[in-house]
Amino acid sequence: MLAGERLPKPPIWIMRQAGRYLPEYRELRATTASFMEFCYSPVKAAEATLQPIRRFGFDAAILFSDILVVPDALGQEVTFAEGEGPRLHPITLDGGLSRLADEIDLERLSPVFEAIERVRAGLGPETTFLGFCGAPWTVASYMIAGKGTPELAPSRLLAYRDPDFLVALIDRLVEASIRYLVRQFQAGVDAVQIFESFAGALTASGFERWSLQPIRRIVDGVRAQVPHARIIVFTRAAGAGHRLTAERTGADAVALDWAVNGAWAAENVQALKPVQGNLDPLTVVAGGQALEEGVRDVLAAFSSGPHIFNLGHGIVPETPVENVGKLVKLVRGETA
Ligand SMILES: Cc1c2[nH]c(c1CCC(=O)O)Cc1[nH]c(c(CCC(=O)O)c1C)Cc1[nH]c(c(CCC(=O)O)c1C)Cc1[nH]c(c(C)c1CCC(=O)O)C2
Repeated sequence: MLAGERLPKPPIWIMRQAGRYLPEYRELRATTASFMEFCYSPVKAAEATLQPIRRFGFDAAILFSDILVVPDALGQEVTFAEGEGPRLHPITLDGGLSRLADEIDLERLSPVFEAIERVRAGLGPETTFLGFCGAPWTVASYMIAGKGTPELAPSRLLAYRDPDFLVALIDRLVEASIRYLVRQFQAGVDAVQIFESFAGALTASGFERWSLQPIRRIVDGVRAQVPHARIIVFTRAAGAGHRLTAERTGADAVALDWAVNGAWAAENVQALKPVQGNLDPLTVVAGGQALEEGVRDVLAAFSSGPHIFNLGHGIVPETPVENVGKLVKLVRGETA
């Protein structure tokens, strides 16, 4: 599929498919107090990766981990406050970049690679195995603000006030991401997705400089070592920028958020690269007619070219599990 052919039924997987909407995940998660510790537990991370495959038979498994293991392995410790999301000591304080290691500590991430090996061993050949990392702008935004912020004011301001600092931080993240993704391929993933969750916060020129160019460098850097590496790029909320993602990043496929107009995307993105997406995750919470219509519209919009079915962003924890089963059946044309 990532080679660009159209399949009779689109393959389907779901962003955040391993997560809190699944009772078996919540049960497993409850055995470890800290989220980062859970990410660094190979047996548990591998099990969380496989749970949604067993239950729904998705066409792809995505490694259970988090984009913030990269700052953690660069020496900026990451913790998760219960119900509040990630917390980091902002990188702009106390010594700035000198607090970061020059190179990512892949040794610290060895539990992640062990989880990959375990998943690989437990996954049938019919299921594609995806690794991932965050794109530099998104990861840098957490490193700068120290937490999630509504409009990314801290990193956007830094880009204006001290662009040299941001250049240096993004350079560090480009190199770290290349090494991290190459190691994921060596451990056994078939393809990777780069998550630029905060593409939508950038101006047009900011998008070029802080998102498209660093992603391009990662794609080229990974392919220099893994020539056939398949890479999906998700520049969330990029609007018309999705076309640039297809043109400029070197991605094999472009993931679309739910706000993208399907007809526009078919003509401007899918004509260039296979697309992935873009059902509104809340249709799966609502179920019923909203889900049926949503699936029908997404299938119709992308019926004339290569398409991987997915949501337009991660599945939300409140999603009824049975609606996910219905979604899979609807996409596969089985009676729900
Ligand atoms: C921005 C971002 C993060 N992490 C990620 C992104 C990019 C994708 C996106 O935009 O959603 C990526 C991610 N995070 C997680 C995965 C696992 C694989 C999958 O199933 O997709 C992936 C691919 C697990 C997770 N990562 C997190 C959870 C929930 C915590 C838990 O289960 O205890 C999971 C399952 C925690 C996390 N991790 C992050 C935040 C902001 C949070 C807190 C949000 C919340 O609590 O709902 C950072």
